[in-house]
Amino acid sequence: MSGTDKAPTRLTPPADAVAPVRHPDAPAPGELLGAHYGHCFGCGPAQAHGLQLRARAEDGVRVTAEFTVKEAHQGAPGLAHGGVLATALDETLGSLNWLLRVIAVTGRLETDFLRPVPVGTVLHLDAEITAVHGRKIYSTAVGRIGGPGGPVAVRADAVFVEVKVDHFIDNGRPAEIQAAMADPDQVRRARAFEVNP
Ligand SMILES: CCCCC/C=C\C/C=C\C/C=C\C/C=C\CCCC(=O)SCCNC(=O)CCNC(=O)[C@H](O)C(C)(C)COP(=O)(O)OP(=O)(O)OC[C@H]1O[C@@H](n2cnc3c(N)ncnc32)[C@H](O)[C@@H]1OP(=O)(O)O
Repeated sequence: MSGTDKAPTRLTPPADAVAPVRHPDAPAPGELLGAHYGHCFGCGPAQAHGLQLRARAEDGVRVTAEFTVKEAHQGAPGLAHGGVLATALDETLGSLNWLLRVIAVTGRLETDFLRPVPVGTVLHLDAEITAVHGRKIYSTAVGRIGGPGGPVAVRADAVFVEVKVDHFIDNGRPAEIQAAMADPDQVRRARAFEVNP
């Protein structure tokens, strides 16, 4: 049975889940993670209307990120679309997995929208991995407005599932896969391939 056929598991880690272990080669605290793929809607610099979110490694298994809400991100007039805010949370949570040097995709993402987020707002995101169980990585994130210490506007809990690079090769379109494999950016190539040759 594939992951898409079975009932989704809960967001609470099982009792025998273990604490996440930061990889010794993880980016140093304060280091920008950079985009994992130039055309990523969440973090890619080549996506003019994307979020172009910038994530930074912190101590432990934690990242922070900033995302500025642009006009292209509206749902209601002058306010960020909820799906765009969920994308910001998803992207930030996804970037955490690089601190484990693991490639993982979102299995489950549960989001709370607590305050409206106007266009022009900088959303300050803070995410951490809470537990690991087999291929499952449990994580949580908040997004604050009005500064890194401001009120929480959005929050999310997630389960990411570790995959091999074949996940992308088997399911992605050949043209984009070939372009990603030829990417001259060493960090992006490492994130895509070196952890899962
Ligand atoms: C060659 C070029 C490559 C280029 C690549 C470039 C970069 C790569 C680097 C990083 C990219 C990754 C992230 C980037 C950062 C952020 C971006 C945001 C992240 C996303 O936006 S990513 C897109 C949305 N995402 C998907 O597109 C997933 C679609 N989906 C599937 O592909 C499958 O569904 C999968 C793989 C999830 C599972 O399938 P599967 O067959 O491998 O696994 P299986 O069923 O065996 O489950 C194993 C254990 O996970 C548990 N489990 C399964 N599904 C679950 C669920 N939904 N919720 C909770 N737990 C779940 C089971 O309960 C079991 O748990 P247990 O072991 O305890 O029984």
